[in-house]
Amino acid sequence: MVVDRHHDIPSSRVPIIDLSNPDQELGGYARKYTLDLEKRRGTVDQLFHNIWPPSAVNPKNPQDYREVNAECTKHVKMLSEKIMEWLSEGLGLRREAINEVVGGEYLLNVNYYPPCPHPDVIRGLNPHTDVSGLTLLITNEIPGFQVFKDDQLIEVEYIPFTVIVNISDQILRLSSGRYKSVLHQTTVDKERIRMLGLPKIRSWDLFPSLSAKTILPNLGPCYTRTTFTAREICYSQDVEVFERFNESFEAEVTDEGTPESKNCNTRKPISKTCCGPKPFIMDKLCS
Ligand SMILES: O=C(O)CCC(=O)C(=O)O
Ligand SMILES: [Fe+2]
Repeated sequence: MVVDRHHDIPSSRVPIIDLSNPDQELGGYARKYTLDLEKRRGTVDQLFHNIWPPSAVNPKNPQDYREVNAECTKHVKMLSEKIMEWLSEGLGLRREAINEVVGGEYLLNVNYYPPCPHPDVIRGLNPHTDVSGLTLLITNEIPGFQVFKDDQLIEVEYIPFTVIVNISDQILRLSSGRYKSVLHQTTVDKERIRMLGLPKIRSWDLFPSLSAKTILPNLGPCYTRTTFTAREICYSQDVEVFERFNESFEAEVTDEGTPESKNCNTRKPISKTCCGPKPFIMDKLCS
C-alpha cells in the first residue's frame, strides 16, 4: 500500500520542502513540527505529491512507487467522485456538478507521527478543518483521529480496511455551508508510529472561480472569494493562518451573503476548553 511504501524510498531521492518558501513546488518531505512541550506539539513529518491529473503527477521515480500510486489514485478518484455525486444530489444539483467544480486535481499527503513520550499533553495536529475539497484518510492501526461533534470530542475508532471521509472547506464553501467542514485534531502514541495517507482533492485554487459560479448558480455568491494563496491554505493547520482564514470567511458572509446563508451564522461556538486553541470555522455554520 502507498502509505507503507513511502517508507522504503531513500530520502536522498525525495526533495525536502522548505515550508517557509512560498515559491517552492509542493512535492516532497517536510518536517511540519518538532516536539515542543510548551506548545503541546509533537513531531510531525509530512510527504506531499500530486497524484492527479497524470500530467502533474510527481515524483516521476521510483517507478514502482509511481505504479502503486497510479493504482491507488484510480480508487481514490472513483470513491471521491461517487461521494461528490451524492453530495451534488443532496443539493438538488446534477450529479456531476461538484466534481466539475472541485474534482480536477488530487494530492497525496502522508503524515508520520513518531512515538512520543508525552501523549497525555502532546497533540499531533491542533484542531483544524481541511482546506481541500474532500480528504480521505487511510490510517494504520494506531488510533488518534478525533472529531468534534456538538461540542464533544469523539475518538474515531480504527476499523481495518476502511476509509474515513472528511468533507473539507471548499465543499463547505460551494454548498454555502449546507455541508459542514469537519473540525478535527490528532493525538500521538507513546510507543508506536502513527502513519496515514490522506488523498485530498486539491481544490484550493478554484475560488474565486467562474466555474463555481456558473455550475452552482443558486448556492449564493458569498463563499466564492478567498484572499488566501494556495500555499497559505495548504499549510493552514497553523492556528494563525486559520484565524485569518476564518476572518475572511466571516467577511464574505457579512458582505455578500444571501439571507439564507447569513442565517447559517447562528451556531453556538465550540467550547474552547475542549478544543484547545480557538474554535475555528465550525462555529460559523448552521446547526
Ligand atoms: O492524522 C490524522 O489522523 C489526520 C491528519 C489531518 O487531519 C491532516 O493532515 O489534515
Ligand atoms: Fe486534517
